[in-house]
Amino acid sequence: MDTTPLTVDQIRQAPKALLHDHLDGGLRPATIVELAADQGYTALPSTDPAELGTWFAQSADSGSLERYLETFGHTVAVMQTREALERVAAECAEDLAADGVVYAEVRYAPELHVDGGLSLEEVIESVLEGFRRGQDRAAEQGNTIRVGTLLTAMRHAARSREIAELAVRYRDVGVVGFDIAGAEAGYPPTRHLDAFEFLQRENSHFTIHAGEAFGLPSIWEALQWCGADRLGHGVRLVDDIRGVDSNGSVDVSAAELGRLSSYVRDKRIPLEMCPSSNVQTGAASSIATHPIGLLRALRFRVTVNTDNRLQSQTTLSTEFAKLSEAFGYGWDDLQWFTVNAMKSAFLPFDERLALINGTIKPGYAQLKWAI
Ligand SMILES: O=c1[nH]cnc2c1ncn2[C@@H]1O[C@H](CO)[C@@H](O)[C@H]1O
Ligand SMILES: [Zn+2]
Repeated sequence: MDTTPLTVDQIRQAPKALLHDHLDGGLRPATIVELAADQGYTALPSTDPAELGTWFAQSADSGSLERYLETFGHTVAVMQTREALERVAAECAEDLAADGVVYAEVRYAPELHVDGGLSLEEVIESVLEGFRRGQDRAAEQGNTIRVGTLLTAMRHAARSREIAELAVRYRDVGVVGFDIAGAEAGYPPTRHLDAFEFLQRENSHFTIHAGEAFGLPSIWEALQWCGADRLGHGVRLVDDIRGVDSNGSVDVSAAELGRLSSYVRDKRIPLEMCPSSNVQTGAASSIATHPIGLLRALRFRVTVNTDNRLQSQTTLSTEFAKLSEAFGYGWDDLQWFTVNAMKSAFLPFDERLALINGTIKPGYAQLKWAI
């Protein structure tokens, strides 16, 4: 019996793992309105939560990463106190857990949250405390989730080494890795080589936003100069695969991989793909033509992610539902993406294995059996 496409409600029941989600791209619109009032921030485009949510989605739907990123001015503006950071982090954990996410890595840039006088350490500790609270509250509601933090440095700024040092300092209390984000064109990852080399010497983990708004050279630098463990997005990797026609479809048996895409597939380098976000920034023209279809068919280590739930008005279940509709993905595919994500998490091996064997596989077995 063909049960595809799967619905959002069905997918919400499935245990899922999320590797790429921005804390400042996932606030509840009503929370933004309340925090703005508390902190005296008067520049919001609307104080009606529904209207504000629509404003974020429409403004982010710009076809350009730079304009998409402008919307973060408002979320970051209301995340400048301990209380605000704790609340946003707690709600993030609760919202992800309610969507059936059992493991999440949530990222944010501490350097963007010091305008109200907090130190970088205070920012990090507030967010960690918020995640702890949110995980506890989710557990009380019957949703178990584990949240790890990635500390992001902004690629146009010059604080990456400092942020990388903090990622190492807080690694035993909830910070699991490091990332760089922000406008990609003009800011190659090698600008931050010092930070990446430091992390490598410290046996630490990091991912790099690459191949989203800029092409193959960015991916190549991220891997071969900086040593990234994973790639944020990586959609432009398809530029290194021949036999792809203009709408992204391909005869998989005829696809020819270039050196870089071969390397990525051979080394099982995880791709943190974010379909809706990519359509909004113009990195992909539609979900149906998104490179994820090809890369999954070619068995790259693809994972599915939300990027910014507020700007994309999405959840991880919604992303999977869109993919199920576009590509006919069923439970086996969802399990495959989820196991890929869990294998690629910045958690110790035994803990990844415990989640795969103790939570993810039994969860999918039950769903498949129920049909
Ligand atoms: O898709 C993306 N590409 C690059 N940068 C991003 C993306 N989404 C969010 N940010 C940037 O990351 C910062 C920390 O979370 C956000 O403030 C935003 O500027
Ligand atoms: Zn991102």
